[in-house]
Amino acid sequence: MAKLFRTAIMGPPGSGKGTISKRIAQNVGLQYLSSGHFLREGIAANTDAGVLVKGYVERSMLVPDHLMSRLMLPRLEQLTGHSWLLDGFPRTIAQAKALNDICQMDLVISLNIPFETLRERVSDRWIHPASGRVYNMGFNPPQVQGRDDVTGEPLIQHADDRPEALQARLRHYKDVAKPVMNLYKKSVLLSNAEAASKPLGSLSQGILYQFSGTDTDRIWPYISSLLSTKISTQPLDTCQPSAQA
Ligand SMILES: Nc1nc2c(ncn2[C@@H]2O[C@H](COP(=O)(O)OP(=O)(O)OP(=O)(O)O)[C@@H](O)[C@H]2O)c(=O)[nH]1
Ligand SMILES: Nc1ncnc2c1ncn2[C@@H]1O[C@H](COP(=O)(O)OP(=O)(O)O)[C@@H](O)[C@H]1O
Repeated sequence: MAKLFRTAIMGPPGSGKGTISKRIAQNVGLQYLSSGHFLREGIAANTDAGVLVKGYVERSMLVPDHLMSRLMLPRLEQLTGHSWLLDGFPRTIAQAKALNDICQMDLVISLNIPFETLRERVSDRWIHPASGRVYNMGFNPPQVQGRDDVTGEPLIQHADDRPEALQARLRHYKDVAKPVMNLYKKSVLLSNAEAASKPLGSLSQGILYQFSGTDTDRIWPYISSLLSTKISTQPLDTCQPSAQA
């Protein structure tokens, strides 16, 4: 069986997760799963899950952890036999633990982008709501101003992308993401006995790689080279529950 690779990308709103994920999926041939896109698809198709999450997504509130895990984990289990990349999940420590219970992650990428850059990017961000396609008037403009490249439908801007809303989202991201990053961070090696005696939340897995900068095009070559190294040395061939679960 081909070697499988399980990875996730984290970062504040506007940090370029979607943009970089698209490049990873194109270059490495992973299955890309964006939690926001997955939820919006369910809402558009009026599925049972879509009905449950609609109120949260429309108000830009986090979907409760138990519900989020109930939706995402079966989706990931359907992808047994595929390498994948998650964007937007796990977002909280409870979600990371739930994911750990079904699968050992191989790599987590975290984007660390200055606030001023985030502010500039999201104030220039335009979205095609039906597909989630994202444009930026400077970085990747649509072919026709204000129109989606594929459907020609109008693009919109999210109220959430206003500077005041962005600041609040960023604060919230930092609070929620910190424990998740600590879980995945490189850390001192623990002996098996020490690891066994610690609660899961205090264990670090040593798979977090952080990238800082203001330009996706400058960060991308480092991510691409990390992925080539990791994928060629990746020993797993099945999705196993984490040893710490
Ligand atoms: N100017 C500029 N814009 C960029 C760069 N990288 C990405 N963008 C744009 O910045 C915006 C944010 O990028 P996304 O990929 O949507 O970021 P995200 O992290 O997925 O954002 P959320 O969905 O809010 O979590 C989009 O409009 C991108 O086109 C860059 O290097 N320079
Ligand atoms: N892992 C998650 N946990 C809880 N809610 C989530 C998660 N992922 C996505 N959502 C919900 O979907 C919405 C859209 O997510 P996303 O496309 O990642 O954009 P945003 O950057 O605005 O959070 C979020 O505002 C939230 O309501």
